[in-house]
Amino acid sequence: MEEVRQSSAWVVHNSSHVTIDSSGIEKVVEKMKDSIPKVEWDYEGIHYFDNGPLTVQYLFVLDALNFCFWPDKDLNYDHLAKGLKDALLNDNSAFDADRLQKYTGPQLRELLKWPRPLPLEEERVRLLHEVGFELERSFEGKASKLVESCGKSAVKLVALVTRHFPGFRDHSVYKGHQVFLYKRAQIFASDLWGAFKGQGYGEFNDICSITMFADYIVPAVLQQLGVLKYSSTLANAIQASSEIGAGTEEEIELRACSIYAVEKMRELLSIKSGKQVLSVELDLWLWSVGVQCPSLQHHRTLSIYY
Ligand SMILES: Nc1nc2c(c(CN[C@H]3C=C[C@H](O)[C@@H]3O)cn2[C@@H]2O[C@H](COP(=O)(O)O)[C@@H](O)[C@H]2O)c(=O)[nH]1
Repeated sequence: MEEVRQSSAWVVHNSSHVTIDSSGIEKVVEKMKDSIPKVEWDYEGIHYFDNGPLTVQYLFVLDALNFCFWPDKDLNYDHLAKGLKDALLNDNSAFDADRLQKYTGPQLRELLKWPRPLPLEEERVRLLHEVGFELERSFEGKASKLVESCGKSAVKLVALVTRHFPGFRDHSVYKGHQVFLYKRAQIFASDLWGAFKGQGYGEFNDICSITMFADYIVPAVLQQLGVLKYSSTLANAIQASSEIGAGTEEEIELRACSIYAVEKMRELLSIKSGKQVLSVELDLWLWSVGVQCPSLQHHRTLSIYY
């Protein structure tokens, strides 16, 4: 994920609204270095898992829809993961490529047992259709074929997913530079790695290449830990729950600075603890801290990418 690392670093060095406090990083790392909190994947028990190709299909559909829950204050990621799991347990052909191409908004809502329209529902349906269509056209309808063709490389998987599925091309143009963030494509690789415990469909020789997943929870946790500092205008906008436009400098800086800060935390932690620490492991820990803190104020951007 060199393009994610490099383009995020460029944003950090040209940033106007968000800065990284290296003394904040040092303090967090100092506290964590002797016992890096290990968070088990699916500690909540909400994901479908059968150790086979249907799990891969489930995770791909999950990550195709894994964005923007906040506009409905009662909806969160767990509803999506659990809703899709129950749908599959009820009907194991629910995510076949031909079926994915036919869902309507009300049918998706019904599948997830959600009583009202989902945020960005039309986009969610469009993305489901895109996944079904391209899986059918290029991968015999199976996300497992997509994964098998990557030769145990997470980097190749992210490249292949972003090449074939435009909805996963999470990038932006910042001060004239193209910035790659690839949150959902990377989280798909990480979900496979976590679910299959680094074996079978989850075996990647380069899982260390994956960066953190720039969503709306982890930046807020990093700010609370004193790792990220916001300009007063940005801090006020977040505090007031004002919407921050997709593609604005503020939004890209929040996400890119988070990626860079977690890379710096990982480097320092690896040195201080004498063990290789993965960005994925740090992400899972930071995210679990965030979702357990209901008062956390996060930025609000309408986006299909996270
Ligand atoms: N950085 C990062 N962001 C993550 C996840 C996950 C789920 N990972 C699961 C996979 C295995 C584990 O067991 C985890 O349970 C979701 N998100 C993002 O959070 C937001 C949802 O927030 P709320 O509206 O409060 O539910 C939304 O942008 C969503 O895309 C993660 O791991 N890291």
